[in-house]
Amino acid sequence: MSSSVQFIDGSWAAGKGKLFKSIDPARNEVVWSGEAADESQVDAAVMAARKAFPEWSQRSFDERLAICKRFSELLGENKEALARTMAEETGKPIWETRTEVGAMIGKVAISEKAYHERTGTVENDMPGAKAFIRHKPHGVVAVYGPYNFPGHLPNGHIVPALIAGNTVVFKPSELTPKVAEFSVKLWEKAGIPAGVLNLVQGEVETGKALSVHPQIDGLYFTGSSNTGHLLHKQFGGRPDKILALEMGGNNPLIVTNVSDVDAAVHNIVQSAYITSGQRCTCARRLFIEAGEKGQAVLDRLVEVTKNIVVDDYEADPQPFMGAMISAKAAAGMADAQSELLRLGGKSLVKLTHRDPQTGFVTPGIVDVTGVENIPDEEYFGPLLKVYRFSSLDEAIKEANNTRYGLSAGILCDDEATYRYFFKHIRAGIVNWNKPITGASSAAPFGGIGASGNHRASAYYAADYCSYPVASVEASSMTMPESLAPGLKF
Ligand SMILES: NC(=O)C1=CN([C@@H]2O[C@H](COP(=O)(O)OP(=O)(O)OC[C@H]3O[C@@H](n4cnc5c(N)ncnc54)[C@H](O)[C@@H]3O)[C@@H](O)[C@H]2O)C=CC1
Ligand SMILES: O=C(O)CCC(=O)N[C@@H](CCC(=O)O)C(=O)O
Repeated sequence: MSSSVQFIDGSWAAGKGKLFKSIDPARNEVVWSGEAADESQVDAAVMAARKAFPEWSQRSFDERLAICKRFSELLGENKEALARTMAEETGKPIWETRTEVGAMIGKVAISEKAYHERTGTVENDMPGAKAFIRHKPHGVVAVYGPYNFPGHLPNGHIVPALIAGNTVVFKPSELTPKVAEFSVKLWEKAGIPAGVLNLVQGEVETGKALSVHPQIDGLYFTGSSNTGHLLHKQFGGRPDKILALEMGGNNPLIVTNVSDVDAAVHNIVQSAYITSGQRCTCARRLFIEAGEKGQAVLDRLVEVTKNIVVDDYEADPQPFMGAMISAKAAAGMADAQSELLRLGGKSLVKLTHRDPQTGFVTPGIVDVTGVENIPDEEYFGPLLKVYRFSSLDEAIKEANNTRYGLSAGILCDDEATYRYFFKHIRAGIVNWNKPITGASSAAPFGGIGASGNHRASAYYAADYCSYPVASVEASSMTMPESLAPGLKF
């Protein structure tokens, strides 16, 4: 029997498209299956959102916020069950998925603050009138989520969009439909009115049907750079629609002149291997100074990396890394490593795909110093490339030698070195002596180059969820003291 996995106009319905499944990548078990939304259902979802928009956008801010707050409370009440669902669908350890639910809970209060600060009402006096800046929602927006944070990242678009008065059609990653269904059921419980939030599940065909729908006013996307670029082309010549793209990175981390080697190595590990390297902010390129000091950091990194525990999401004690999202993604990382070695890289720690049926890989390090033609690609997993450098300028030049520009960092004792780095590095997130992952929801989150389209998310998501309206208002009209030339009254 088909299960009801699409949420359209306040009702659950079975998909009319092709069957797809979600597989637990740690245990190779099917954890969810359902039929995709076909074109007619995507259309029904968009039209339901269109129909719901006038009433939802006319509600007071407080009424909309109350539903979001109730959703946040329900997340708290269902924290363990949701964290477990995230773990089984993504392979991430439970300790980590608990933090993801925590970030979802925190999103509502942050979005409330951001709404007022970024898009609140401003009133200025002017002679005989008042000038106002206010904001209005765009209308119907499509939200696309990635698999690595199946709850938190779509939530980072959905909550600010709803708070601002938009209605939403949510297309989650086809690799994490169960988390999406769980989250939307909590919204339903929180009292979201019919049509205000719709869920269309499915693979690429469903995504395409939604992105080309003429009745969407905007699209908020978090996912791969390839898909983001396709969408950008598709939206070319459509200035009437708002497109926010959060994409990947090939992020650099520089290490120079550090006295606390263990602290530096800890920062590197947190930057490169958290979430099994499946964060868009993960360090992909590590620049370490040539010579003894750099060698000490590298030796310790190799030692610590070899001891990183990779295990099942429920293992006790908990591992640092769980399985990657799929056996296919894990095999892709092993292929990426082979390619780097073929080009001339030297393996310092071998990334190993332990079992072709699961997503478990151990973290790897390849020294690519002096190797030509390293692809400027985001390898979305726990594989770190090392470059040895002899001057900071050389390291910064190579760090900037990427089409991406999401996150970047430097580990160094000296503040002047950091200031110099900050001035010359090109990225949307630039950190000093801290991991380059774990970006705050209370700050803008986005990159330049191929990492985004200048529509930062997180705290600045409010900006793309509404448009500004400038008004000059006077309660009565008077004739001016002097008339413009050529006017006779
Ligand atoms: N900058 C950021 O904020 C973040 C970026 N990412 C990036 O996301 C990627 C991993 O996520 P994935 O799920 O693999 O991304 P993806 O691009 O494969 O998929 C994202 C969504 O787009 C849909 N989609 C795919 N092709 C489409 C098309 N032609 N038309 C319309 N929709 C389409 C998918 O079904 C899915 O819902 C990584 O590259 C990572 O760097 C992940 C998290 C955060
Ligand atoms: O969106 C937010 O609220 C903050 C940004 C965030 O959570 N970033 C995470 C996830 C990055 C990714 O999506 O892969 C991070 O920087 O670790």
